[in-house]
Amino acid sequence: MNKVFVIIGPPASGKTSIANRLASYGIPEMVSHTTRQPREGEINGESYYFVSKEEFAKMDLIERVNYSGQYYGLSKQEVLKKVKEQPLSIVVVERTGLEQLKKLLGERLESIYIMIDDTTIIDRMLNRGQSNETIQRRLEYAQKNGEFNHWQLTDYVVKNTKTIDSAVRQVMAIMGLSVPAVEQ
Ligand SMILES: Nc1ncnc2c1ncn2[C@@H]1O[C@H](COP(=O)(O)OP(=O)(O)OP(=O)(O)O)[C@@H](O)[C@H]1O
Ligand SMILES: Nc1nc2c(ncn2[C@@H]2O[C@H](COP(=O)(O)O)[C@@H](O)[C@H]2O)c(=O)[nH]1
Repeated sequence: MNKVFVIIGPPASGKTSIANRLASYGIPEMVSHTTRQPREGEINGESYYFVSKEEFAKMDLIERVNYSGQYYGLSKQEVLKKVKEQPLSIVVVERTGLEQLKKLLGERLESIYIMIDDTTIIDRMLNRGQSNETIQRRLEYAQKNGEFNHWQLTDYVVKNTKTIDSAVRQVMAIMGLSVPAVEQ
């Protein structure tokens, strides 16, 4: 049975970094649509499909969410194609996305929460070049929406408080994949 792993967690917990590293090991990620502006280094069609609010409203999506003022959603085509063609794929979403995908995919779906502490989140958002105002808005949204408790909803929890290598190794072990040797 082809499997899908959902990666979920608070802002700047490392979901994208982990997904990118997995992609470099050949594990494909479902690409979703968003109305937010690309961050530095993000590529249309790889990180997201970046679309206008008008385009987003017309899309055939299996789930859609307004997250902190921007829209996000996965197309039916993207989900069905990955599930059909890929023995293992990953997808990064927030809570409602996890719930919708669970309904749609049932036993095919497993979920991993990326855990991080408040101080490290702030450091990483600052390193990502985000303004104090954006950081405050994102943290308030995460707090209000219970994102620091969503580990209760997932099958597994991985702490990303050490190196990204360490987090990726834990995720790969959960997926039952052989973990690449650490480079000396
Ligand atoms: N283990 C780590 N050690 C040091 N820096 C890290 C680690 N994991 C991620 N980062 C850095 O932290 C920042 C946030 O990571 P990332 O963008 O992957 O988080 P995210 O969970 O996808 O965030 P968001 O949901 O807000 O988009 C990035 O600058 C990334 O390079
Ligand atoms: N339900 C969905 N959530 C999504 C989707 N794509 C991303 N996300 C989540 O949104 C927030 C914000 O993401 P960011 O890249 O702007 O920081 C984060 O929690 C993502 O996991 C989606 O298609 N559906």
